[in-house]
Amino acid sequence: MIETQGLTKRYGKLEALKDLNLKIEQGKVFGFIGPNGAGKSTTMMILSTLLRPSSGKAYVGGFDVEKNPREVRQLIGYMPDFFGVYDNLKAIEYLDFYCGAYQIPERKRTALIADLLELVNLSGKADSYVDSLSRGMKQRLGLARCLVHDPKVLILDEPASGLDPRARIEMREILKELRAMGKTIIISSHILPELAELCNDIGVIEKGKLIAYGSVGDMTVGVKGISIMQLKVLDQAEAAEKILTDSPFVKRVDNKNRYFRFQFTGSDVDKAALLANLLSQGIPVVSFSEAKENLEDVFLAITEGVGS
Ligand SMILES: Nc1ncnc2c1ncn2[C@@H]1O[C@H](COP(=O)(O)OP(=O)(O)OP(=O)(O)O)[C@@H](O)[C@H]1O
Repeated sequence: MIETQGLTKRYGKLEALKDLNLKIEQGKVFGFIGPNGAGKSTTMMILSTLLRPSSGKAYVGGFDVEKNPREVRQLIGYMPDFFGVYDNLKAIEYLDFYCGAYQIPERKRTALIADLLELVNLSGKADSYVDSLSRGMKQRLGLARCLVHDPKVLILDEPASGLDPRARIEMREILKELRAMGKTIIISSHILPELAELCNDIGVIEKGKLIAYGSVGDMTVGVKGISIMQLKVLDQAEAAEKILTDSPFVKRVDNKNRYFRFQFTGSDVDKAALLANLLSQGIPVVSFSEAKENLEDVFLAITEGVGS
């Protein structure tokens, strides 16, 4: 449904996107992860026909974004990372404005707008002024706005940015509904663990280059032979931390109140040796086990040494 081939974008001397090759099949959710300035918005704007690539190709639904922008726009709903909401418009009027932009016949609009408001949990706010809505509500209204023409593909640039945890969960639940409706979704985020639940595949981009790409499962298994371990001790946390940081196989020790989480690069034999070392030095170990990696671990492991 979405494909890029050698996609490259230069802003003057800066290569914001370098030879990006992506393939996202119909009905799949693709998570685009990367630090600020990595090239996520640039990619999404090219796919949305708002920016021309310097070289390479991008296709949506088989249409070339440069040669057939009209067809592409019919297929996509694009939610930018920042968008304005007009003052002095009620939520319902705001959506009606976008229905007009997409030439939705007037007789269909009332039912459509009611459905969209329900989908994004804003039915009770239909007559509220847009600028009076909370940030989370505005984001959800922004999502409703890009659904007016029932696009098959959603391109969502950090739809959860700036939202509090509750608002993020609400946004995620709505995205799950859209996924269940069979939409193909490309979504960028800094909120890494939340993408794991939502996405089939993820791509990690840094400085314009795709540095990892595949299913969440594949990545967590294969990342540089790293596993994520957790250790809980009864006390002597400081001594335990020293043993961990002295080990050549241990990286990125995170210590929260006698509970450690760390990357481990050694084999099972090395793991057993580390546990034996902890015990032999009298550390009261409550538990020592492999943790289920989350996307954040994967992201940190993959981008190790790549970033600035
Ligand atoms: N119009 C522009 N002119 C010059 N440089 C630009 C322009 N737009 C983006 N850039 C640069 O291109 C690079 C990629 O930017 P982009 O916005 O695609 O990153 P991003 O991954 O979306 O970051 P963020 O998470 O901060 O939105 C950055 O170095 C950025 O400063």
